[in-house]
Amino acid sequence: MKREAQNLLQKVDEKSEKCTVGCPILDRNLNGGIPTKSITEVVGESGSGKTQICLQLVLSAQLPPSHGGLNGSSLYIYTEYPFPIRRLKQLSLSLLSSHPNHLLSSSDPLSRIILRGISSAENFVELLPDIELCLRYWKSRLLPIRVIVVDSIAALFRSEFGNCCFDLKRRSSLFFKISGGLKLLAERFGLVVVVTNQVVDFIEGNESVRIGNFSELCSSGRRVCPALGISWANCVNSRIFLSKDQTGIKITRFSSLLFAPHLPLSSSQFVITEKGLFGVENV
Ligand SMILES: Nc1ncnc2c1ncn2[C@@H]1O[C@H](COP(=O)(O)OP(=O)(O)OP(=O)(O)O)[C@@H](O)[C@H]1O
Repeated sequence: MKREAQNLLQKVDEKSEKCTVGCPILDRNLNGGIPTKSITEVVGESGSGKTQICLQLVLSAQLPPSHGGLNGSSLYIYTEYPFPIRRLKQLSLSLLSSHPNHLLSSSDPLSRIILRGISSAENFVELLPDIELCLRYWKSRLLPIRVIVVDSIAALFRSEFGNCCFDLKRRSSLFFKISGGLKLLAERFGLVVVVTNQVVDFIEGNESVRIGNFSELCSSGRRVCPALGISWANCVNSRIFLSKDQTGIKITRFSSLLFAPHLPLSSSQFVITEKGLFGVENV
């Protein structure tokens, strides 16, 4: 019975459209890439590579489906300033050189990425109707928007919410408005939606925050857990954890799929270079 259910999920997954993250090894952990019509969270400590993976995704989305892309433009919502525009330009040059014949010729990949900064969770909720209009009417060189990135969701909830009952309720209500709005758009427009999240130190005895198959999460020698707690965890469909460990100047990085409705847990080592973020085989 369990096997039949698993087979069914696998069949549903095989049919769903995916977008490459620009690396075959990381795509393999995701069974082909990040799925459309759902919310995928990328969580990790500062400097773990969350923004790099998002930048690479919005560039790879412009590739044709034959090369793992969605032939799509993207909307990149950033909440921490300044936006890393120089790094995006550097990665776009790398994409142009690795796929000279697979992108729309004579046009800049950056022209197919809409950047929008926001400063509060309320601001984001107010923006949702405008995002829907943008998805309906914005076309750049005939590429519709197929990816929305929110980098980072945690930054919107960092300071102004306390631990009193009123604030916790307001926070959960905003989580559901944001994730509900994004899920609706993801379904309606066949979008990949990726949100980034930060980690906080794990507090002993706080076992209820554990979600997913890993018994514990570690990064830079610390035991950590995703920020925003269990109510936010229930708002996302899949969660990818990025971790790092530094010995001298050597940084070892891992990407782990913590949970997804259709996939088993998996892990890969990766590196970040000038050219982008790439998985490393058999280390
Ligand atoms: N051109 C480059 N060459 C090599 N490594 C780079 C380059 N640009 C960025 N990196 C690496 O990527 C890391 C930053 O990754 P990223 O900005 O994705 O972190 P993040 O997880 O989004 O952090 P934060 O939560 O602080 O935003 C840097 O610490 C650096 O190690």
